[in-house]
Amino acid sequence: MMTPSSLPGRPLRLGTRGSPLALAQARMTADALCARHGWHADAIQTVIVQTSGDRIQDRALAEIGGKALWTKELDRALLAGEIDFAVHSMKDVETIRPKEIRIAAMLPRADVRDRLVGADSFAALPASPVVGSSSPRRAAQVKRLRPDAQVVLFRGNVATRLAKLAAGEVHATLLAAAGLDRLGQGEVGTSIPLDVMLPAPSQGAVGIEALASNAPMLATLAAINDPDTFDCVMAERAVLKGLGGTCHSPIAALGRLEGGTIRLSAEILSADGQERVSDVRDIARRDTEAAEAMGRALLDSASAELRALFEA
Ligand SMILES: NCc1[nH]cc(CCC(=O)O)c1CC(=O)O
Repeated sequence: MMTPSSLPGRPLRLGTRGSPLALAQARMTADALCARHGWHADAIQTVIVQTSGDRIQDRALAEIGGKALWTKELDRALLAGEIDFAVHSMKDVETIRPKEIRIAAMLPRADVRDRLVGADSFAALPASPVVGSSSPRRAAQVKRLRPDAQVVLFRGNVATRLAKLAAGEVHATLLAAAGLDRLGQGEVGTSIPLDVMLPAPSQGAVGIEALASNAPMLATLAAINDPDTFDCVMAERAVLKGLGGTCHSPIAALGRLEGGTIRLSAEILSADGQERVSDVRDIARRDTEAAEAMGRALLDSASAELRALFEA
């Protein structure tokens, strides 16, 4: 086994959730590190950590609130020195992180779109369609596109949701294209154009965190960072921070590199989708101040009713 002399002379412990998607992302991360550093596969050991989000299956996550449901236990394991780094779907990582923890790297982003599963388009759904989703963003966007739709709570991992759809519990559901692709389910559903449905901030991005105090680990991880993904995702997260939102708020944001700058699109919606405030701004890479200001400006243009959704 070959690791830099500044790293421990034992396998590095990669912390991950145990869902099939989390494990696929952990594998991608381990493969990227081994390829980049010329390590044998046994240089990295996978440590599965169950999170509150994995345990609680019967309630809308929005109802439980923004309590770092997908990261808290992995954060604890990092802080306790039980793992050397953690792999997350960036979408599930809160904007405000413990000061001891750093986002060290992001893998190249996958397809950022949402996929509609069960129909080829929103127009193709029957009258008064029942759509399964537990995401406030997707629920509001669906109702904006199809005011006759009823959105019902839909949780569980990708396989569970697809099984519920197949059993006829709903007419359609929405899933991140990235998750489906990484699970080898690239043929499932139809990707929704970005001008029809803007994705969640950080959708499709895998991030790797380590302790701020562990410089050798941070450098080892930074070697596989994709800077384009990193800068766009950090800009989207800054919008979210500016809004005071969490992954439980009806917020969509996407940064795309246009030449040297980030074209940042963002929107917030009322729960019924009737009110929508959106903006597009070109901001410089790493100018998180400008991205946060964009989030604040969205709130300033919203009705008092919509603003209240972000003041919880
Ligand atoms: N909390 C659910 C979650 N977190 C990350 C993904 C998919 C992968 C991604 O968006 O990067 C999903 C499932 C989904 O939205 O379909």
